[in-house]
Amino acid sequence: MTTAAPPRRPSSPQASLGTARPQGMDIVSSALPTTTMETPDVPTPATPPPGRVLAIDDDGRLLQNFAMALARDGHKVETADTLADGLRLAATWPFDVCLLDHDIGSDAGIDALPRLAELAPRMRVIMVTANAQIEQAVRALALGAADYLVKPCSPDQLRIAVARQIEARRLRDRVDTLEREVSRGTPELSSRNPAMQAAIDMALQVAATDANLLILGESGTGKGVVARAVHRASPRASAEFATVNCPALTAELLESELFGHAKGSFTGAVQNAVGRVSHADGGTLFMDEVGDFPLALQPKLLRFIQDKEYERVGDPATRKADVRIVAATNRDLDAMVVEGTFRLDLLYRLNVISITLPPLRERQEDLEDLANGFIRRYAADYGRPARRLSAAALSKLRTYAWPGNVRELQNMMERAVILGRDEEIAADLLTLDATRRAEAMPGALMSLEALERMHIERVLAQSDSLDAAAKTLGIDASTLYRKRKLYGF
Ligand SMILES: Nc1ncnc2c1ncn2[C@@H]1O[C@H](COP(=O)(O)OP(=O)(O)OP(=O)(O)O)[C@@H](O)[C@H]1O
Repeated sequence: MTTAAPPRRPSSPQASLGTARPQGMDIVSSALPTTTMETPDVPTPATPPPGRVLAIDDDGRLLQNFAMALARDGHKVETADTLADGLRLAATWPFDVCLLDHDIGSDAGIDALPRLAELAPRMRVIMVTANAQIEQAVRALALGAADYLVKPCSPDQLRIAVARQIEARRLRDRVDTLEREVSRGTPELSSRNPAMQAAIDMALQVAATDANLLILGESGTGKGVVARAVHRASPRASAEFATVNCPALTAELLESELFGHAKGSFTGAVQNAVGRVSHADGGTLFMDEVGDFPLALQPKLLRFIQDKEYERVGDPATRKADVRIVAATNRDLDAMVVEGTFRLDLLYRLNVISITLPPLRERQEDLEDLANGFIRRYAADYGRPARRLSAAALSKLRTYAWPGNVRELQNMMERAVILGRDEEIAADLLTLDATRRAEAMPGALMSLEALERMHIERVLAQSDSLDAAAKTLGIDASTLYRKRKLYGF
């Protein structure tokens, strides 16, 4: 809990913020502990990270003073002089901290704590009061307030209290992100394939910078996984990773999804909405399938990338957001530029650095690790006995061209784990689309083993007997028998 020091006659708003301390205040305030109760181990950062602050108070002058003091640390402050306005703002903007007055006109700020927690569960509320009572402080903390500030307080006290809560919020977000990643089993990003490993290395090297990154590759090769890894490895990791799925939306909805909209700006816009760029402020915006980004909207995206400025749909106010863009596509953007469906200047901005992820059929070295990783994950999820692929199952996977890449392998392993009854996944649990055999793919690269398997299968299919097949293959029947067992047919 942070309490204001007894005032030494405030001479200006900078010396002390808020109304004069009521009589008897010193006794109450000295009875209050002077450390933050809820987050005693949150340090006050030397340079407070800038955040978004909502101040709700019916005293307009005090709100101005709060905004001025907090602007010095780069915070973005929105103010509301009624509780209703404050609740509306809390519902539309992602605030880090709320300074909530105890008495806002005829409304009691403390009674709004549950509603604020509902509207903005991650926002940290500092109760501000001119009338500190220990019981009130305890009640506010019990209702979810993170701290308690007594007015008048000095600008420094306010700034420290806010900085501590922003730091606490960042730490909470970071813990949540890590927990989500652990529970989802975030993929280990490494590869036995030199081209894939080179792409990963370059992506992680770029992560430390703010350079925009373009990830190219077929669908399902892991572009989203790499984009997340770049965010996690970047100095922006504690802020949000927001995704915009470009093909999923019409141009109008995409603009609103990206930049937000004002209430009433189009049919269905029943309230203000913040866009992904605002959510990703300080973090990373992942633009999936950017090749499908509508031409008409491209100038707005270009301006945002260049100037970091944007407007919400139906609201002329210019806003800023500090966002690092990672874009991905499986389309040929150069060809689209020639066709006139993608702007060259936008392409230049997006692919400051670009990497290409090879398709799974060209990184057969990773099949076994990836498949066994999925088997372990799904076996744990579903409580099944499967632990690994059998040798025959692995050989079978190697004959396949994987048009759906890692996503297809993942789905196939999920099914096999659910159906499997043993620790090893048998080859017959894997149903491959015969037309998608690697041999059917012109120019497909594959291992010698996969080639051998396919060749033996083909010869067997065209022979009347095992002996005849062995003869055609130039091996004896017992060798053919062993190979059939190995390959699972
Ligand atoms: N290296 C990896 N380890 C584990 N899982 C992976 C890996 N790469 C991709 N995956 C999984 O494969 C699936 C597809 O990955 P992702 O969505 O990143 O591919 P994409 O290239 O972005 O696909 P699309 O272009 O269709 O959006 C996801 O479920 C992802 O978790």
